[in-house]
Amino acid sequence: MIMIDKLVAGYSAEVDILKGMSLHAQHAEIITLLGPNGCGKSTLLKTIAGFLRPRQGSITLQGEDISAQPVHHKIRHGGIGFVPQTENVFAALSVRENLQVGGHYLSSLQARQRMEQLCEDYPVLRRKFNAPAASLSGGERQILALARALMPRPRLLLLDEPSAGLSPKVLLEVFDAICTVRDKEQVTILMVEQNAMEALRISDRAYVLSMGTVALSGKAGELMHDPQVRELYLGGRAA
Ligand SMILES: Nc1ncnc2c1ncn2[C@@H]1O[C@H](COP(=O)(O)OP(=O)(O)OP(=O)(O)O)[C@@H](O)[C@H]1O
Repeated sequence: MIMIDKLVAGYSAEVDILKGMSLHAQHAEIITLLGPNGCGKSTLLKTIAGFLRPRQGSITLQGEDISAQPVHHKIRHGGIGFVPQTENVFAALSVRENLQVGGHYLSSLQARQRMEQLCEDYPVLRRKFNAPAASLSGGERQILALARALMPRPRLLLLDEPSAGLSPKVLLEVFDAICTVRDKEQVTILMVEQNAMEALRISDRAYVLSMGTVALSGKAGELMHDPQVRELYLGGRAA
């Protein structure tokens, strides 16, 4: 579905943050990206989304090389949705208006139908439809951010720490919503997470990144029980 091959990218010409990173994801898989602070997880998502242009390597989505496409092209034509870690909703706009922004490229009929469907799947959106996003709880905001990104029906959804700042209970609700997204939309999800154990529980596979490359990869269930992974990246906690 998506194939990332020996990707090299960075913010300045002198420094590579991604140093030949390779990974892949299949249709409707949930993949978690783990690793220590600063290893390049968010940079990888930003490069896939098109905010950074790879210096070397390639990003192929369903057989098409999308490495050089800019962000707006990837959202409008490329089937990529991106939910950044912060400022992922427009606080001053209502839930309805946030969804309309997400559906900017749709016809007004398509946008109305899509909003109706998403309100069906995520009832909180209907309950708060005319409320400003600023008035939503942290979990509700994350669900709105997900729904906004889903408006144009992406094939690949990039989520940067969807559980950041959420209580353990709300985190589980957001992870439930992510599973619903995968099941209903049949979208592939690449997710950066600090809550490693909880993220692995809903993931099919995971990659552990280190200093701009892939250090380890495998099925989520296996990585969850790998003593080295638990010690290095999961704080040695029991699964
Ligand atoms: N806009 C930027 N300009 C310059 N350097 C940046 C920028 N954003 C990130 N970096 C640098 O790139 C490196 C990787 O950052 P990145 O945010 O990808 O790490 P991360 O693995 O997502 O970390 P964290 O878990 O702390 O969010 C870091 O050294 C960081 O300082």
